Amino acid sequence: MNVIEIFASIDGEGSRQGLLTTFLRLHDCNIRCSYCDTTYSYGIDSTFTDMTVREVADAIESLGNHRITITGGEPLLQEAAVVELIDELNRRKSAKLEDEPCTDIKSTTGINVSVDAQDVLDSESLYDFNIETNGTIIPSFHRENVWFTYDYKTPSSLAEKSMNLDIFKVSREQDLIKFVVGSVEDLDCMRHMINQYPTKAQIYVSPVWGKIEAAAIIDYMNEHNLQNVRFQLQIHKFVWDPDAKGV
Ligand SMILES: Nc1nc2[nH]cc(C(=O)O)c2c(=O)[nH]1
Ligand code: SF4
Ligand SMILES: [Mg+2]
Repeated sequence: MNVIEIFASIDGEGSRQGLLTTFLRLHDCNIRCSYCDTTYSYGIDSTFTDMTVREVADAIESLGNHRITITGGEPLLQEAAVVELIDELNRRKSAKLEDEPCTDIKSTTGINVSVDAQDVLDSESLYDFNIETNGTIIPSFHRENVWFTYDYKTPSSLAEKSMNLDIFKVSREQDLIKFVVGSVEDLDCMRHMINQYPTKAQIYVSPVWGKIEAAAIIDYMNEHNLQNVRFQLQIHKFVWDPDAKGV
């Protein structure tokens, strides 16, 4: 696998915002968004490490989180290896759970579980994989513990023509479609797409960093009564330097 970075952080966006997550950022992207914040993941200046699936699994395992986000770049450019990795990690976790007696805690504690026991539960539970993909590629696999965050690239990205509109059709309740918007034209595009292409996915909207006031997006949501759109800021951009890597 061509790997840019593997790190533990909190997920800065999406449905598990704020929760500890391990990130695997894969090399290369098939589009070039005008506002890309991870240009180091592709192009001739990009440095990546060629790692085996086992080496990547070792690195992820050693960080201890059970929430994993696979991002890029565009991670589905390495789909076969991604599937191999998920299967490898799932196999390792199942083997561990079978070996360890404390799995009983699950069935006996119920909701009033103590903080310590909750930590055990969290570290022992199955992996939960989010694949952050750019909306140009329809994944050709499914696993029970894998869901997808599809970006819809609006006009100011200059990449909208590459969007695969089937993302609206194939996505499920656990999947997200995320509109990153930098202008009113982008918001109009989002409103048009969600009216035109009904989907089961959860719809999120976030500003392109530094391009549009957050309040302008919320005003727009009010004005157009967008009841099923969730506004979100990428919190990692507030916690760390917006250009920092590995966070
Ligand atoms: N903390 C943190 N959360 C993130 N959520 C999605 C990210 C991404 O780069 O895709 C990301 C990231 O790079 N850092
Ligand atoms: S899809 Fe993501 S990584 Fe690729 S150019 Fe757009 S923002 Fe950058
Ligand atoms: Mg991303």
